[in-house]
Amino acid sequence: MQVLKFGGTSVASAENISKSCDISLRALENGLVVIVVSALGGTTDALIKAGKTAAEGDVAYQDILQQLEQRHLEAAEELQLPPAPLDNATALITDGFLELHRLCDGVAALQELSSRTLDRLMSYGELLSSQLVELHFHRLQPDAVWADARQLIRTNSRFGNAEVDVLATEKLVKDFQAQHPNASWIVPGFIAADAHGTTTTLGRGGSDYTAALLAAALGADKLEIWTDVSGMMTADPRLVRGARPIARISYQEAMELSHFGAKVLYPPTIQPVMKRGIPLWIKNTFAPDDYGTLVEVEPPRTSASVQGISSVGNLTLLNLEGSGMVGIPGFSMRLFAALARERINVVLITQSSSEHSICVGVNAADTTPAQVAVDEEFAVEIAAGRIEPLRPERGLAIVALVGENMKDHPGISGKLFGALGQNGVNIRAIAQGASEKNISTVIRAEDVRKAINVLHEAFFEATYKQVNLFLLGPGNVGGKLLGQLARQQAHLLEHLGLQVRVVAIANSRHCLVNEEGVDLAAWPEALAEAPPLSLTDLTELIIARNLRNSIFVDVTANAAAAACYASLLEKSVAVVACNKVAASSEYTNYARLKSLAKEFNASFLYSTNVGAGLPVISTLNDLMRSGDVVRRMQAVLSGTLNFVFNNYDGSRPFAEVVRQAQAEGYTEPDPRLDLSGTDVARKILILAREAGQVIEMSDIEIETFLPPACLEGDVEAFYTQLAAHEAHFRALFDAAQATGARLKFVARYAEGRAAVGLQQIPPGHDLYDLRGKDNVVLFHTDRYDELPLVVKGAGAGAEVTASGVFADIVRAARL
Ligand SMILES: NC(=O)C1=CN([C@@H]2O[C@H](COP(=O)(O)OP(=O)(O)OC[C@H]3O[C@@H](n4cnc5c(N)ncnc54)[C@H](OP(=O)(O)O)[C@@H]3O)[C@@H](O)[C@H]2O)C=CC1
Ligand SMILES: N[C@@H](CC=O)C(=O)O
Repeated sequence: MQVLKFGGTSVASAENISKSCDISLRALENGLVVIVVSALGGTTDALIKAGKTAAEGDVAYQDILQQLEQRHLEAAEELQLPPAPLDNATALITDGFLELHRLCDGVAALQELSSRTLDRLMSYGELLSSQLVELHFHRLQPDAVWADARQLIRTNSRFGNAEVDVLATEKLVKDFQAQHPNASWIVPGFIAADAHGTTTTLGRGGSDYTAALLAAALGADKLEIWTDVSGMMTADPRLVRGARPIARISYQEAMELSHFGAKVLYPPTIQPVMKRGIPLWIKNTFAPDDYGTLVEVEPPRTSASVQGISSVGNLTLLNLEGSGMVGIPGFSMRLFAALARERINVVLITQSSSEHSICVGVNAADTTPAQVAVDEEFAVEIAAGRIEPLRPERGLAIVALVGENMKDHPGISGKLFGALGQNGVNIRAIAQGASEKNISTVIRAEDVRKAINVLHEAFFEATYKQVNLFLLGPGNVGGKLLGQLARQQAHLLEHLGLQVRVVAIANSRHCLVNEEGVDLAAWPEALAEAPPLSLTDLTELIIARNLRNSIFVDVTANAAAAACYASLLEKSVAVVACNKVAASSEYTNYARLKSLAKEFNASFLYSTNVGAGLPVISTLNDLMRSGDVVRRMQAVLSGTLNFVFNNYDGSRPFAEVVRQAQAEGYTEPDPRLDLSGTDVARKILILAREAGQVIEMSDIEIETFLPPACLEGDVEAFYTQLAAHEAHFRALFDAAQATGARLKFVARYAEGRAAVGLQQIPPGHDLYDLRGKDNVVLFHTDRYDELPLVVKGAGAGAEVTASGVFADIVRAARL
């Protein structure tokens, strides 16, 4: 004998009923079948609604019932039952709905809906669906019989969620089998009856349980649960795109997963078949050839330590706390007894070894009764101040890792906490039994999607990690960065296991958002069409989307953008900036951002702030981390100024050479920052700070070579003044040339002091041979004493800067 159970979607329409019957027919090749049927999808909810509406005295229940009747009649007609069975079907549906109308009329008259009446109301869903299936299946298999579950499954009289009398049920089932030894059966799921024959129900999802009880009583060869997914999944596929079916799993694991939210199986289903060692299959009615999931005693062991991740929402934590509890036996017993008296189910328990508090998780709906019951139980202790009144914390959820292989496998919890911590998911409570089959974490409900995805990546998708970028400033550098990201996507996936998604691109006028990833081949057009979004709103959007591995990439030169970093880092959103404003702001702000990054496990990276794509900051960081001490630094840090003084020889106006530097993308968006020496001052400030110095911008001595008039007015006025002071620049050049020297704008740092200014560099000097837009930094340290450590190369330009930002993104992603 085999038991096949078809869920609500599998019988939701005539077409689906046909599919389910075809599957059952095929199963007949291996022996007789028992077909257990749920109500047509959505029917139970509609019946409950009809009952509640009637109880409120609202006649709208009549419409609800009418629509349901229509749906059942249509299904019967679409099944193309021949006239006689169609007549039977019509009669049984019409009779059924007459009875339902009478029941609801009674409820409306009394304005009261008891659990007992509700059970009776709900039972019509399965009674009607199973009889429809029977009429159809009977044509294919004339020996099949319809069996009323109320004569097979015996329960107590706890209406709404009755407890099964297993021994009585087994006897009833065997008696029925003895009466129909050669027949297949069609049985309504979910419903049963008490010893008086009154209809009871087995709880939502109870049809699975019906099937399991029948399978156990019959000693069936197997139980198949036919649903609309291809088995138990590694995670909820509505939350995790990469979720995949689990091929084979133990009863224990399946039980843990179904308890913690894997909706595909009603948790009590497993116990009866587990006791008898009956294999349980979960199969897809709409893809019957898919393997599905086989739940069995001992599935073959794989190397995977975690089988699945599940979650259950609507949780409240109740924290019973107080010094009066320490070392005194009986507090836990009283807490649980108080909850049990109110029939409140405890979903999770944790207690720290200090015994100062006990924390239990309950369904959100039980919060108030639980609070009242516990506060009453401990009223004396609360009044005496020995324990605190119960503090419920709402809006929580459980995310659990499940797998028998976790046992004795070190590192699983570490990986779990690391992955969640790096994504700013705060764990409010933890529970792990000594069986090590389940590690449960309690987190905020709004973090569930992110947490499950992060954990799924960590435990199941060794192949890649998804990274979500929010890019501000697709200008000169930002535009090149987007091009590089587009070209390198396949490389990143293949070689670094990173799936980089650009979720948002924003400039000062528009903000383009696409959680699935902006199309990087067509972003300029799409951005131009996108609505505006303020920086505050963008920050809020990033925080609200709460996507895993989020990185804010600031490619502007904007101070307001830099002001957003703190609130992002506090939410564990990494920040990658080529904007130099933050790292060169007041020391306290610089230090705060670095400490927030550490505290919230999120990178704050700005390597392009000095030397563009050159490894200047990273080299300095490595020296410092390995304990070296920086004594002096000497550097040419402005690509723009190096380019300008390398190309200016008096044959073209100075202003024209500066314009060329701007056109080639070496200058700041405002070139006056370069020419005034401010940009170089910011860079040596950042280097001094990275070298461990507490130093402010006002401490940097800036010897400007610009006549003061050049810095008055706007950028165009600046160019006009550069042209007007051509003779000044020519004189600077001539003076250097007269001694065979070259002009370099040099940054110097020694013993805590820094200065920047124009110098004549003689041939043979370390800074003399510097071409184009090159930068050079000479680090004189304890270890690099005789000769400095030198970093040299192109220090400006959109493409190289973008590649430096890219490298920071990869660093942040791989944290
Ligand atoms: N060029 C180089 O060699 C190097 C540059 N950098 C740094 O790179 C950064 C960008 O330089 P670059 O690409 O040349 O500058 P661009 O002027 O070309 O681009 C700046 C971008 O920022 C956007 N933006 C400006 N203000 C805002 C705002 N308030 N809100 C949203 N977006 C804004 C601009 O949008 P919109 O068009 O709407 O104004 C534009 O998209 C600078 O901080 C610079 O210091 C660092 C190292 C080297
Ligand atoms: N404007 C800067 C660009 C890099 O920071 C420069 O010219 O060096």
